[in-house]
Amino acid sequence: MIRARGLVRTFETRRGREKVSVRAVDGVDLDVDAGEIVGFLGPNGAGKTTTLRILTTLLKPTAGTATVAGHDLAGDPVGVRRSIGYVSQSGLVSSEARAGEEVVDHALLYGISRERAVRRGRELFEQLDLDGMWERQAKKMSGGQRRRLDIAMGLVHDPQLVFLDEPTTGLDPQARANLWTHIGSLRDTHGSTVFLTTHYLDEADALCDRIFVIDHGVIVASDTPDNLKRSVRGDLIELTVQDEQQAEAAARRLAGLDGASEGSTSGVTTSIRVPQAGSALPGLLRSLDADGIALAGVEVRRPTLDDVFLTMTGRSLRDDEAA
Ligand SMILES: Nc1ncnc2c1ncn2[C@@H]1O[C@H](COP(=O)(O)OP(=O)(O)OP(=O)(O)O)[C@@H](O)[C@H]1O
Repeated sequence: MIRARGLVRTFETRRGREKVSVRAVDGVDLDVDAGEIVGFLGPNGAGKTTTLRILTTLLKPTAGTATVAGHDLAGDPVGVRRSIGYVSQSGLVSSEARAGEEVVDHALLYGISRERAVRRGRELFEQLDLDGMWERQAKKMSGGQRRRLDIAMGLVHDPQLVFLDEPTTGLDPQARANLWTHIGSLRDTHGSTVFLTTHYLDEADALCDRIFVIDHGVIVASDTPDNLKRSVRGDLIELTVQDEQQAEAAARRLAGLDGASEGSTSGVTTSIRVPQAGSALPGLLRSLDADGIALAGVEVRRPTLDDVFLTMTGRSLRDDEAA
């Protein structure tokens, strides 16, 4: 459904008085099959939106080629546009118009008859839990409802492939989870291929069949969420003790565990990665007890996508989320 080779996009900007060239996308290859939900995961400024704008014909690549939904990006941009849906970060919906009208007008742009546009629009409203919203002005809808309306507009012409740029940014956790269900069912009921960008780890994990991790315009990993997590070796054991002296003593015990790596101590907390926390813990707890180390807390963490990102780039995506 998407095949891209060597996509590059540079921007000329100014840093103070100096002219600099930013390589926003720096040699991206992508292969996406029909019916996949694929996530583009990366921190702010990683090049996600720029790649999406290239693939949706909104931006010309500086170099590289791509076929999108069977059409060559450079040779047949109109064919690409007809076959895809695109929901940008800011959304499509103008706030004064009534929701149903917006969706129908959008479909008319694609040369769809009014009758079919209304039928398809009503169907999408039902599927996206927007029943009763047809006559509602977009500005009187909640954030989650508006975002679902954006998605209805992106889908009303029945594209084979839909691009969603950060579909759940700004939504509360419940509205996000609700939208994930809807995006999942698009694929299940329509066989749509979905390509979305996100900087939420849980979103990529819960929703995507496959993830491309992008950093500084370069894809640093691509696989299923499970395989990516499996590529990080082992579980993390984190101990919290009473004081810093005990933390150092506990750290020495942790370092002695079979296959221990990535030990780290900060204040009264010390952690280590081991191949299997379940088999290491009983012996560890006994030896800590024998040393007279009193535990205030024990946590075991299976690898997360954040660990994957950390392993690949040396930085945490969570720092970015908090920013
Ligand atoms: N029109 C532009 N002119 C100059 N630089 C740009 C332009 N568009 C993007 N960039 C730069 O290219 C890089 C990638 O930006 P992009 O918007 O693709 O990142 P992103 O991963 O989508 O980030 P976010 O999660 O914040 O949307 C950034 O350094 C950005 O500042």
